[in-house]
Amino acid sequence: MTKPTLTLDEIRKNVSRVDSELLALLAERRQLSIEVAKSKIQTEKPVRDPAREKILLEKLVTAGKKHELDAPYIVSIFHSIIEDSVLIQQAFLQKLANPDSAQPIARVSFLGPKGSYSYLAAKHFFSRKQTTLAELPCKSFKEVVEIVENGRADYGVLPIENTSSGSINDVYDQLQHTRLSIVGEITQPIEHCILTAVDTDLENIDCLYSHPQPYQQCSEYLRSLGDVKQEYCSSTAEAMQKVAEMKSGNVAAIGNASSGALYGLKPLKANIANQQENHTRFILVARNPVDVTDLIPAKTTFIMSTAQDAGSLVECLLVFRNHGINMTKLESRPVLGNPWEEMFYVDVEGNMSSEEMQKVLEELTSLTRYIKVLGCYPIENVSPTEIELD
Ligand SMILES: O=C(O)C(=O)C[C@]1(C(=O)O)C=C[C@@H](O)C=C1
Repeated sequence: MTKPTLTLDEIRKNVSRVDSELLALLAERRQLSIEVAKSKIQTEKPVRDPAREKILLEKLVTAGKKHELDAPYIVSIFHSIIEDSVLIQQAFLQKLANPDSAQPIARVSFLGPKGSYSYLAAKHFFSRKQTTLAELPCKSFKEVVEIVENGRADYGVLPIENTSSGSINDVYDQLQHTRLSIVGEITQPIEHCILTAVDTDLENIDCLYSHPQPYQQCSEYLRSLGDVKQEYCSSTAEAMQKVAEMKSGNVAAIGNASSGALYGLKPLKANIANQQENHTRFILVARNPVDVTDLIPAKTTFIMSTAQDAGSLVECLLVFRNHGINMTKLESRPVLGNPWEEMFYVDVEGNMSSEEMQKVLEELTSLTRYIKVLGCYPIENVSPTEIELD
């Protein structure tokens, strides 16, 4: 057997040295991304340049081979690095475009308590924005909205749709009646686990605590557990808090493992969602709308109600098609107090300040009974540029 020339401690010191060199290089690359963004303001070039990304990835894969680093490894690392570069540039450009909303501290309301998925989404959203969060956990989506409306919070974070359980109706209904604008979105991976306060076995669990959404999203696994009681809580974090207080081997919470750690809970079973790819899209609301620089992709959300005549919704949707605007979401919700009347929520890829979108709004105004722009905000989803690997 070959004996290492260094002790484990010495080898680990070397590993740590290489890691800190990697960190310094990542920080240097981030700084270069900001320089790129500055140059793009001058040249008016869009942040995203897929042709450049393709060349860069192909060169890195070839160079990686010389170091015996395999292509999928290189590609996955550089997809993350490029995603970071794009999001850092977007954050930088948005700060310049909206100097009034660039505060060092942001008071953010979310469905609490601390550790909820909304809390994780808030942290994730502000992570690249050089903003410290003043956390304002709330008891309901209504309260999240209200405290932004009355000025006690600068932003509210609200889950809007999940890849397994679909739209979050309560949030859509809040949006119908608020004067707030949507100023951002973030997609958060949802990784549900069964979490307990003490070491125990799954067979001992006779009562679960969680928010209604995770029960829906994990329904198949939960059915396999048989006769286990399900208690409803206002959030996954409240469920975790309760289970932590009970310190019993017979109860468990469903929620995220890193949030569970905040409450001293340990995962007993991971990956329990019906779909492996379980993501929730969150929106950020604020009292004032934001401007989105045309160097980055933007999304606009409308609400509208149409006349109740045959084909009136189709007429509206044709407006988007005729202007080459891609619709990414269409949702309908009943109008409270007006039975059988529907309010349509439409997300499209497009910047409200563009001439095309202004024409769209004008045409829709003439076709609808009511229309309001809920917000225009940057798309933060950076789809990876794929290259052919041989
Ligand atoms: O070179 C650019 O134009 C950049 O914006 C930098 C960068 C990168 O990080 O390498 C990021 C985004 C672009 O799509 C291409 C490359």
